[in-house]
Amino acid sequence: MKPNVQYPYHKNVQDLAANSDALIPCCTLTDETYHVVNKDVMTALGKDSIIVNIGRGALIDEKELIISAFYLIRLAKVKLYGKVFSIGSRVAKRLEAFGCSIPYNSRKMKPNVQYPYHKNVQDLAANSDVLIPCCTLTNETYHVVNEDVMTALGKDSIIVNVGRGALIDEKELKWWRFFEEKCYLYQFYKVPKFNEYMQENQLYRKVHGYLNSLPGVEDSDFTNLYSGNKSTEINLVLDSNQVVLDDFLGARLYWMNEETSSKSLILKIRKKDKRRILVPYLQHIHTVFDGIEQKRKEVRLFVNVETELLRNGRWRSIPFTHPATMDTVVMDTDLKNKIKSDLENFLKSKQYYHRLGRVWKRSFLLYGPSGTGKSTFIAAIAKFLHYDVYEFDLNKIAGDSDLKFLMLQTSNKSLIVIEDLDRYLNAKSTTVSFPGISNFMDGIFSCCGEERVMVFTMNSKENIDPTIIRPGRVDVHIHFPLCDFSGFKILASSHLGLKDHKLFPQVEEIFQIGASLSPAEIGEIMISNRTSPSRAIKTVISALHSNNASRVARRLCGSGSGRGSEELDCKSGLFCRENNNPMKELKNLYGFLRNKSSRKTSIDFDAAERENQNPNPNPNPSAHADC
Ligand SMILES: Nc1ncnc2c1ncn2[C@@H]1O[C@H](COP(=O)(O)OP(=O)(O)OP(=O)(O)O)[C@@H](O)[C@H]1O
Repeated sequence: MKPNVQYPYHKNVQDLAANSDALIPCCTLTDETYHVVNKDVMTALGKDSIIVNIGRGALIDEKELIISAFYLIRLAKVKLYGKVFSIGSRVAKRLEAFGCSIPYNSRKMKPNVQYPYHKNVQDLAANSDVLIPCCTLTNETYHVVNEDVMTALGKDSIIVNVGRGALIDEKELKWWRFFEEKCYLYQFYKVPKFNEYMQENQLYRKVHGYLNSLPGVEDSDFTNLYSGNKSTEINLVLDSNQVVLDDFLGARLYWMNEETSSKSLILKIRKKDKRRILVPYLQHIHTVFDGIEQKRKEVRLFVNVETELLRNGRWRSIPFTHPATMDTVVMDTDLKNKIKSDLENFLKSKQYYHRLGRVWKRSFLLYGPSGTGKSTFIAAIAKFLHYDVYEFDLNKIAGDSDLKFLMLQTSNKSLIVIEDLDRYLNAKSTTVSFPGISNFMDGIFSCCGEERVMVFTMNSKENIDPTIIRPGRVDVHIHFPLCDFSGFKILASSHLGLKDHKLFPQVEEIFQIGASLSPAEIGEIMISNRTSPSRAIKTVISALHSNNASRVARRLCGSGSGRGSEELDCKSGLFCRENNNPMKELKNLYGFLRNKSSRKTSIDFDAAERENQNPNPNPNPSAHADC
């Protein structure tokens, strides 16, 4: 180590190479330095690096260089031997191989040189990124690279002086600054694990989590594997002194895991990039880490309790372990994908909502008969977003202000759920008023947190005041229908492992004459008969027949007895709307008349506005997904 040299010292060439982009061997050739740039050094130097050898050729193990050609190490070899006048053309010849354009300056323009000629060095410098003085030292060339030339060359340029030192005006203060800037290319930042009081540095935790998620860790030759919080989770963790590369906004960043007496992460960043990217890069690390944490954290289900338990807070929570996911919910695939991308867009839209002056929230209405999967879908959304679920039990809420109070106690990034809202709104006496609920949905209190998804469920939206589901209060309407033949096939595939069966045409026929059951009912039959798929399908067929028979019988008698969900369906008009002709129903019963199923999936993004006949459509129209 040289005591009066300020530059960072590396005890061996390999270590030096690992911390450099360009390696310039400037040593004499001895037994010790023969092939000093060997395979290990080239590997440490890595891809896209440069070796500028201004010493003897044998400093480099050229055989290895050929073997390492796949590393794309670029070699610009400048040999200081032979007649001095040949140096410039030798350098040019090699640079040409790299596709560089090579302007030059000389006392006179050389007639057999093709490169662009500049009549003075300043002009040449102004048109170059790299200046390579290759001239002999004379009175004329003494300090030829002076302050004016450096200024013309500009900030982010490089000088590779293969001539005598005095070609450059080293006394110039500006030059020294410039020299330092150019030769000491990198800035280093240390992120220690502990601060001076031995408290954990939160930035270290975040950077560590971020780095371990980078594909570079996975791709590297060596890394550690640790089990995670969940039994199946495996985490990749950086090894000591492992270097990981990252790219951000066009800049290359190097991270090293330094495990000396105290652990630290070292960031190496080009000086020229540091001002442009350091702050946004650290913000990017925060955002990515928060996303990782959000996915890792346990999702919890919160339920509100009676007012008397106020001292302990009004929300009680348990881990939310519902097994439903977007994959297990039986739903039209296009509609499901549409909802997934709607949710994904929502997550990315913070700036967009803020720019519009809107609260960053999205509201969904799930409506349809009982047992069609509304609650299951809520669980799937929570899993998909990794959001906690706050289920508001309106019957345990004392009044409008109590509802606001509970809302204030919910956290960001959560799913706010009210189930069976229609039933509550249609009840004779309620503690929370209609305006109280409307304000909850889009009033000033709904903006007390951010990144919220609100979900309301109803069996039917027929008998409720349309203002409660107007755009803004509800952005997306999703209809959950009773099962049709395509839904049946999905259930048969997931519950019985059947893609096709000889009884399928019979099932399709009975669906076509209007019989239907909820996915819950069909799923239950399949689960109980899962050991015999044929028996399961036969049981579904007879259940559909009896459903159809009782449906027609009820219509013929005008009575309302039957299954609970059918009563709700009738009440909401889902079937009553179709026809009231008893003869026709009889024909349906015996399969004489085969209607096409009316429960086909449809997605209508404008229907919310049409339905609500909003004279001033919202500037960000709500989605309406009816299936
Ligand atoms: N579309 C579906 N996809 C997957 N499973 C379903 C679906 N519909 C119903 N199920 C199954 O049926 C059962 C009842 O479903 P769920 O409680 O989600 O229905 P719901 O529409 O919320 O009913 P309710 O209106 O009575 O609350 C669940 O166990 C669920 O697994």
